[in-house]
Amino acid sequence: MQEKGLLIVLSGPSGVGKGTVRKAIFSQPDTEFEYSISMTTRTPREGEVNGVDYFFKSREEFEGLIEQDRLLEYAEFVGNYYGTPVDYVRETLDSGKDVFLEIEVKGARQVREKFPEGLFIFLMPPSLHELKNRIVTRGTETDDLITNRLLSAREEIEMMDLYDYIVENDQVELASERIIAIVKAEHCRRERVEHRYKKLLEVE
Ligand SMILES: Nc1nc2c(ncn2[C@@H]2O[C@H](COP(=O)(O)OP(=O)(O)O)[C@@H](O)[C@H]2O)c(=O)[nH]1
Ligand SMILES: Nc1ncnc2c1ncn2[C@@H]1O[C@H](COP(=O)(O)OP(=O)(O)O)[C@@H](O)[C@H]1O
Repeated sequence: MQEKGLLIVLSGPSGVGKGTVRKAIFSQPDTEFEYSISMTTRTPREGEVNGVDYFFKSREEFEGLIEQDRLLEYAEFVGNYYGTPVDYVRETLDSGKDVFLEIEVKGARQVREKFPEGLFIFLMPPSLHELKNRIVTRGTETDDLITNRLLSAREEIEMMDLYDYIVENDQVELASERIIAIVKAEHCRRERVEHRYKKLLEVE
């Protein structure tokens, strides 16, 4: 039987650098994860492409997906829905490939319930002051949205105990290297455990 891939979940507060770190990870030539493109009702930002950054949906379309049980998880974040397409994730894992989700914490909690064996990584800002700087510098949000995102950030950081690893995003290169190293180590750990288990059965 084909061995299943690993489900890798990266989350952390808005503005911490998840998207930037994810892109750095995926720009490595030997990256073998498959990125799961999320669905959202948020308006596309300048330069964002449907089917690349997100699948952009109307609220009605998104609620249809919820009703048809087509989402592995979903959450409302600062007034918009975000969700992970379940078929893509299951099919990709079944084909033996690792799937990489970049999602906020409420969604990650739902994934933990359905895939307790997943690898959950929380990206931390060096400080809340630096987090605010990053959201402001990115320049994609109005002042109200920045305030709301910072309020969410405090609640999100309180949920870091849910995660297997906490990685600081002080520098993009370092953070992405840490994440790649964690995934590699996790693969070794799981393979070794299974190997030991098989050996045990042989002795019996
Ligand atoms: N639960 C959930 N959150 C998601 C999903 N896709 C993106 N997000 C999160 O939704 C939040 C807002 O995303 P976005 O509007 O793109 O802003 P940004 O990540 O701050 O650039 C971020 O924390 C994303 O990681 C998803 O499929 N499910
Ligand atoms: N390690 C870092 N040091 C300084 N700035 C960063 C770092 N990581 C990301 N940024 C910047 O912070 C802003 C938010 O990053 P982004 O990837 O959009 O965050 P998120 O996806 O978590 O909301 C962007 O302007 C990005 O260039």
